[in-house]
Amino acid sequence: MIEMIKVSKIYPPDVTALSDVSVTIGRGEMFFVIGMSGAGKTTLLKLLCSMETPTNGLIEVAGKPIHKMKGSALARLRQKIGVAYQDFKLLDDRTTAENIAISMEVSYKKPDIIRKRVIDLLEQLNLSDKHDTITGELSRGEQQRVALARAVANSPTLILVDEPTGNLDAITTERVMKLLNKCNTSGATVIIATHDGSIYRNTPHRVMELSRGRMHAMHGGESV
Ligand SMILES: Nc1ncnc2c1ncn2[C@@H]1O[C@H](COP(=O)(O)OP(=O)(O)OP(=O)(O)O)[C@@H](O)[C@H]1O
Repeated sequence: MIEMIKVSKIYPPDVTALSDVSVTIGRGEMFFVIGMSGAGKTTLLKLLCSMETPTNGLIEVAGKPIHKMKGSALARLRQKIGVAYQDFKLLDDRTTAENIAISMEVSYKKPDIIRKRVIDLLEQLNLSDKHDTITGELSRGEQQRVALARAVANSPTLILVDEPTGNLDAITTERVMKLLNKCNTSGATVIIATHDGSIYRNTPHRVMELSRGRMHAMHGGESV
């Protein structure tokens, strides 16, 4: 699903966020990216959805060189990618349900299917009572879950999540991970950038550790 070859990212004028990172992530894999603050985790996710372009190196997503794509071809590829950003990027003046519905509306899903999917996701994330709440009025932990629901709503083949549990208690963290695991067992490739040891310790999945923009280690889960 993903091939990164010797990828570097330097933000102008001279901040090296990623340096020579090479990794292959298989279709249907769940994959963790860990590392200290500033290690380059968010940058890596942004490169994978073409929010940023690499300074050097090659990036393929679903067999396509996403870093070279533009226009409608890029838009089509991005429809297959669901992203939950660290800063959420919600439409603060719209309701929870409206925010979650967006990706499905863009791909012309039927209103009835959208309504049911929104209700189902809100139930899974313990947000049913926030269906009609303006997202600007939600707590950060609630906004974080709305951002996640929006990312997975349209059943994308690639899901990128940045710090999905940063503002959550242990029980809510479990709910979030249950949803992401469900997406993964349904076939989605899921990449999670996180500081939260509770979600990757003892995982059977691969864990890539970044340190100052470089790949520091690749763990097999059990050894973390
Ligand atoms: N738009 C930008 N312009 C300049 N420097 C940036 C920009 N975005 C990130 N950086 C720098 O790149 C480096 C990597 O940042 P990045 O956000 O990828 O790290 P991170 O591992 O996600 O950190 P955190 O865990 O704190 O979110 C940092 O030194 C950061 O200051």
